[in-house]
Amino acid sequence: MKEEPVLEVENFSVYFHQSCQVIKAVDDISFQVYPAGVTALVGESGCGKTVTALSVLGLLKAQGVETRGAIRLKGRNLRELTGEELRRLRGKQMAMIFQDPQNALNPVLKVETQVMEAIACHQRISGSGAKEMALRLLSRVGLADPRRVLAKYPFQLSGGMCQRVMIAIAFALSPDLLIADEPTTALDVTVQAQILAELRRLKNELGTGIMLITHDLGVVAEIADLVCVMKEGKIVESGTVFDIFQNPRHSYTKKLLNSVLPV
Ligand SMILES: Nc1ncnc2c1ncn2[C@@H]1O[C@H](COP(=O)(O)OP(=O)(O)OP(=O)(O)O)[C@@H](O)[C@H]1O
Repeated sequence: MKEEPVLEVENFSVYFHQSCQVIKAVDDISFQVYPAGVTALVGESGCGKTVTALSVLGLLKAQGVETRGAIRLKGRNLRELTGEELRRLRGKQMAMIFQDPQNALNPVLKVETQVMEAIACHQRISGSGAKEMALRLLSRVGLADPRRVLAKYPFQLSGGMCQRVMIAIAFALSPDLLIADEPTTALDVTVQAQILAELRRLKNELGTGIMLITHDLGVVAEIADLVCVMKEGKIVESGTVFDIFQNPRHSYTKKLLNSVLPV
């Protein structure tokens, strides 16, 4: 029997109505993310990856925006929920990590305040209990001296350490879905590999499904199971990572692959 998807996006579109034109940012896309699986949305800048991610999170706010189709998280259509219901789901059932971890954290608050706030938002837990949990979360993402990290401001940490803190916050409540938007793009290559290994370990441990947004097919090969290739708002090709790399059918996919694979 086939496993139920954590996330199911079905015939989903986002159109921006402007005074003299309609921008079809996302145009009738469908894909699934499975528990402990990674589905990658790949494509060049402007193809609609971020608009899709923001729509899943219920954070797409713009004038003149029209959306169609369904986004289901564990069977619940997110498009039918109120803003308050969506807010409760974010952090608890779905979380996000971003490209630029140093800027995604609040620069004027110590790591301790930020991790504890994330815990307190969704869990009834006392001060000392929350601190214990914060220390556990930071060690779980491979930060060797969590007490020292908690006492720092983001600018006192490297990009890789900040991304580990973001991952600790994102996985704090074992979400069903993690949206990772270019999670390693801002990091150097050795740190990239460590962060991907950490994501792989955590999603396997906790059963979290990951929707990965990237333009980097190297990252896709490293961690994804399913791949959707996007161009101008549409999914032009999708399949397992093996199919897409071994037997690309669409000319755009071949072009993307040619740009990263040695000839
Ligand atoms: N608020 C908005 N109003 C009008 N058009 C928008 C808005 N937000 C995004 N777009 C357009 O939607 C399209 C998709 O943008 P999106 O940011 O999702 O691309 P992307 O694939 O994430 O690119 P990148 O990799 O550069 O982030 C682009 O043409 C963009 O200009």
